Amino acid sequence: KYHIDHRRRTSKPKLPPGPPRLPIIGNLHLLHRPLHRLLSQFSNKYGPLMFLQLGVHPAIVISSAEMAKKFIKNHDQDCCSRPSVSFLNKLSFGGADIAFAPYGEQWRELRKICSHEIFSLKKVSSFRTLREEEIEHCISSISDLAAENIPVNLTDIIISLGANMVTRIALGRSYHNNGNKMHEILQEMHSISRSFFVADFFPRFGWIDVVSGLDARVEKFIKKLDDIFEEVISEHLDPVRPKSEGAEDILDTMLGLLKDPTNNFTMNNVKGVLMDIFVGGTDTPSLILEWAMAELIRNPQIMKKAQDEVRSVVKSKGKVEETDIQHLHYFKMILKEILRLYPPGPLLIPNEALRGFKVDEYDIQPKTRIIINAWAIGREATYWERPEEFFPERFINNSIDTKGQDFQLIPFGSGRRMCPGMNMGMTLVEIALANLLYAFNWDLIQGMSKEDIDLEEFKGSTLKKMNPLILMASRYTLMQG
Ligand code: HEM
Repeated sequence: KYHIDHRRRTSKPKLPPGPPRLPIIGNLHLLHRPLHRLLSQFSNKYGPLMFLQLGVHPAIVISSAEMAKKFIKNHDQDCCSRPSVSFLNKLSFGGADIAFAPYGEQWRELRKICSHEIFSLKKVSSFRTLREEEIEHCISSISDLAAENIPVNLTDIIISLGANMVTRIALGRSYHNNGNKMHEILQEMHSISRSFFVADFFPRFGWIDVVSGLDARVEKFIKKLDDIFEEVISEHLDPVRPKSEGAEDILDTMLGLLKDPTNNFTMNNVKGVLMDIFVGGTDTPSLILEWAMAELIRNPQIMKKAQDEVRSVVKSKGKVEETDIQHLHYFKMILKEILRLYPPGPLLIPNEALRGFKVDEYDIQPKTRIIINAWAIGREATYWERPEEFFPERFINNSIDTKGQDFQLIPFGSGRRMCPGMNMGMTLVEIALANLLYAFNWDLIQGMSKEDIDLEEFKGSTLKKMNPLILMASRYTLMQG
């Protein structure tokens, strides 16, 4: 034992290559948004396993499928924790959630219960009627605009769909009835998470966050979030409240878990998981839908092929139903292609190494932050021919899937921390997109050409289109077809 300790103290770890570092700040000065693009450029120079020093924290960036596989297949257990980040600690009600909690017995138990009770296929299908209602609402708003020949702000419609849906499945009521409170909360959350917290990189200088007012802003935000959660929880606990018709909402399910003495579910878990569902589930489906419609309008022959497929399967039924989706093979390739080019979380949620280990000849030290660039991996020329091109046909006779087994396509991550909401999110995306394609013919606003539909990205941590997508819709009837 003495011998090992001695070696640890004296031998210098071999770090992966990375850009030159400055004293104290390391590489922080090099970073700017969008980070996934910047880190991808760096990794072209320094390789698919790259070292960065972020203030006091060592970090590595993984930018190839092969390297992601080495980590996740061989070392998932060594690096499946999450780093402690001051804002996220508060947002997760002290690590009582799934997404930001450190790895350990508590997290394992919570994830297991939630996978069974909240994210299961049974639960996802229990929300089918809610999805149908929300999509019908969308289709009828678009139909009204189409009838008047008014341009459709698809971005707005898609964002409301995502927000309504998540509020209804989580809380049993719709977004609009909730006075847009949750929308404001999420906007503020995104804005705070773009701030630079000195304490996270230089713990000794944490007082700067106090002086700058950032800490107070966070406290105010957390109080507001907690007040909303307290309000909806007490409404749900009210014995005279009529239960939601049909599917039991997620909050009711979690309050039920609180009563079960065989698990250690706490009220903070209820709030933490609610927060995860709002943060993880509100924007992600909308982002995918928006990019999909943007690419389809830029590629009319692909749009036509997809519409022909949907319409030939659904025929004159009037709307696409969830059971129809399994027959839409080309349509599914389109969605894979969108997830390859536009993973909503281009850098997966960072992990943290629980212990030291070796990959190739490099030492990964305990507490190293592990950043996987899913966006760069989806565009890696080794695996993807003409990677920048939107070409769904690449998935013909190709079994690559997004389920975390094929490391060249990991928009939902992989391994122990992989997204548990994949089915919940993609069921909505599929049924919404299929109905948009079935119900309308889509066109550019008069005077615009398809090149005017830009693919510019908003400089945030999620992959969001910078400019709204505004199109003309005309109602499709079978007579036309
Ligand atoms: C459909 C679009 C979605 C995408 C692309 C997506 C993507 C992701 C990604 C990349 C991660 C990190 C995985 C990793 O660290 O390896 C993640 C984690 C997570 N997602 Fe999703 N997500 C989606 C939808 C949802 C929905 C609808 C929910 C909830 C209803 C959700 C809840 C979560 C949670 C709780 C985690 C944390 C898992 C953990 O740390 O163990 N996601 N998601």
